[in-house]
Amino acid sequence: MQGQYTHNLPQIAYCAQEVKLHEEQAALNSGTTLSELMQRAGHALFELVRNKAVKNILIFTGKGNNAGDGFMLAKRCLHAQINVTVCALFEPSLLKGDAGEAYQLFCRSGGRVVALRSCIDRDFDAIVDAVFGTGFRGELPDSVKEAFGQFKSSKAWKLAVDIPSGVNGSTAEVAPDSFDADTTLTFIALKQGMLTGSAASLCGELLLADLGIAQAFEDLSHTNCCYPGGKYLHSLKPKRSPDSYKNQCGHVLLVGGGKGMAGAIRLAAEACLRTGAGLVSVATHPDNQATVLNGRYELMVHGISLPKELDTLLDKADVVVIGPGLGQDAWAKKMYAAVKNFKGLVVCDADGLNLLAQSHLPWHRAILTPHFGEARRLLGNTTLNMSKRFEMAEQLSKEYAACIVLKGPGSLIVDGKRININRSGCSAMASAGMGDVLSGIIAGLLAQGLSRYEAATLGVYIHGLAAEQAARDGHLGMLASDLFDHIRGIMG
Ligand SMILES: NC(=O)C1=CN([C@@H]2O[C@H](COP(=O)(O)OP(=O)(O)OC[C@H]3O[C@@H](n4cnc5c(N)ncnc54)[C@H](O)[C@@H]3O)[C@@H](O)[C@H]2O)[C@@H](O)CC1
Ligand SMILES: [K+]
Repeated sequence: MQGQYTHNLPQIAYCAQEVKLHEEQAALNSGTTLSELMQRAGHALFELVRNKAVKNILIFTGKGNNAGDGFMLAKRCLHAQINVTVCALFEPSLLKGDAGEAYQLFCRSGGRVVALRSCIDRDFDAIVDAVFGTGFRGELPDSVKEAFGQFKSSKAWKLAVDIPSGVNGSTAEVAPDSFDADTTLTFIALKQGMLTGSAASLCGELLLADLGIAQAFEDLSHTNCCYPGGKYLHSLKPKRSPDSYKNQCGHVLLVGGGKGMAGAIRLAAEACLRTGAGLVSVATHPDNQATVLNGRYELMVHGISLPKELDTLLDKADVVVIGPGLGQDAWAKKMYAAVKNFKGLVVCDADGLNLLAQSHLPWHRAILTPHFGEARRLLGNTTLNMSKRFEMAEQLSKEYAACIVLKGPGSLIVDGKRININRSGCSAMASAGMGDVLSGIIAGLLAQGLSRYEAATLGVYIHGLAAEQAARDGHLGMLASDLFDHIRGIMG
C-alpha cells in the first residue's frame, strides 16, 4: 500500500541497477510518476519516524534523489512539529529534478539547512542517512566520512534511507566508514547487495516500502536471486512417517579426521545424526576410531588405513561428506581420491576443498561449502575481495558444475544461475567447528531425499537459526556442539 512499510519482506531480490532501470516505467505502468514516488518514500519514512516517537531528528542529505527522500521526510517532520535539523553534506541548491523540487518544498515550509559544525555536540534521538542510495559507487567522500564519524558513538536511533550510504546495492561491496544503521527502510524492492556479508549487518533491521508499484516492477524486472522466508524453508523439512525404517532415511558416510584431528569429523557426524539421517558412518584415521565413537554410540566408526577399505563403505552410502579434519597428507590424498570416484552426492568441505583446488576439476553431484579463503583458492585467484561475493559464487558454480554454499554472514547458495541468499547465516560462524556442523547437516538432509539446492538452503537456515538460538545466552564462548540440541528442536 502507498506510503506504508512492512517487516514482511518479499522472497526475491534484485540488483540495484535493475531497480533504477525499471522504476520509471513501473511508476508509469502503475499510473504514477517518479515525483509521486518520492513523496510516497517521504511519507513511509515519516510514518516510521512517527511510530518511533522521534522528537529531535538530524537528517544528512547528499547530492541525488536519496537526498530528495530526505527533504520530503524533513518537510513532513516540520509540519508535524518534530524538531528537525537538516545537515546538507553537498550544496542543496545544486540538486536537480525531483530532489531539487523536494528541497524547494522543504525551504517553502520554512526549513533551513545547516553545516556539520553546528550539529556537533547536540543531542538527537534519531539520525537519518539520506546521503547516497542506489546511485552510489566506490568510496565515500571525506566530508561524508567525517559527518558519520562525528555521530558514530551516538546512542541515537540510526535510520538509512533506501540503503546505508557506502553500501553497493548490487555487489554488497562496503566502503570504509559506511553508515551503520539500526534500521534501513528500502524502497520498491529488496536489493541483493543489502542482504549478505557486512552490508547486511550495516542495514540493521530491514523494512520495505514498495511505494505502490511492486507488481508493475516485478512484471518488468528479471532476477535470479531469491531470499527465502522461514515458512518456505520449514516446509522443506523431511517428513517422517511413523512406520519408517532407518534404512529408508538415508545412509551418510563421513570421511575425514586425519591423524590427531578427530574433532571436526565427530562434529560433522553428530550434526548429521541430528537432522534425522537413518544411518551415519564415519571413516577416519585408525588412531581416531575410539575418540570419534566415544559417547556417541549411534555412529558407526571405522578406522581406515587403505583406500580399498573405504570402497566397501562407499558402496553402502547414499551421501558422502569429505573434508572435516582430513588434512592434506598422503592418507588424506588417498581418501580423497577414493571419494572422487563415488557416484552419489557429496558434500565437500575444509581440506576436501583444498585438495579439490589442487586438481581444479569439475565435480558434478557435489555441494562445495567454501568460506571466503577456500573460495579464492578454488578459483585460483588470491586477489579477489569480499566485494566480489556474488561473482565468486556464480563462477565457482560454473567452473565446478557444483552447488556452492559460500559461507559467511548471509551465506550465498548458488546452483547454476539460481542465487539464494540465506538470511540466517550468522556471525556465530566465526566459532571453531561451525563449518563442520554445517556440512553434516547438509549431508543429513540430502540423504533424506532433498535436492542439492534444497538441502543447501535448508541446511544453512537450520545452522544459522541454531547458532542464533545457542548464542542468545552470550555469544562469546559458544561451542559448535551447543548447536546440537537446537538442531533437534528445529527439525521437530
Ligand atoms: N524519483 C526517483 O527517482 C526516486 C528515487 N528514489 C531515491 O533515489 C535514490 C537514487 O537516486 P540517485 O540515482 O539520484 O542516486 P543517489 O541519491 O544515490 O546519488 C547519486 C549521486 O551521487 C553521486 N555519487 C555516487 N557515488 C559517489 C561517490 N562515491 N562519491 C561522490 N559522489 C558519488 C553520483 O554521481 C550522483 O550524483 C534511491 O536510492 C532512492 O532513495 C526514491 O525516492 C524513489 C523514487
Ligand atoms: K542512504
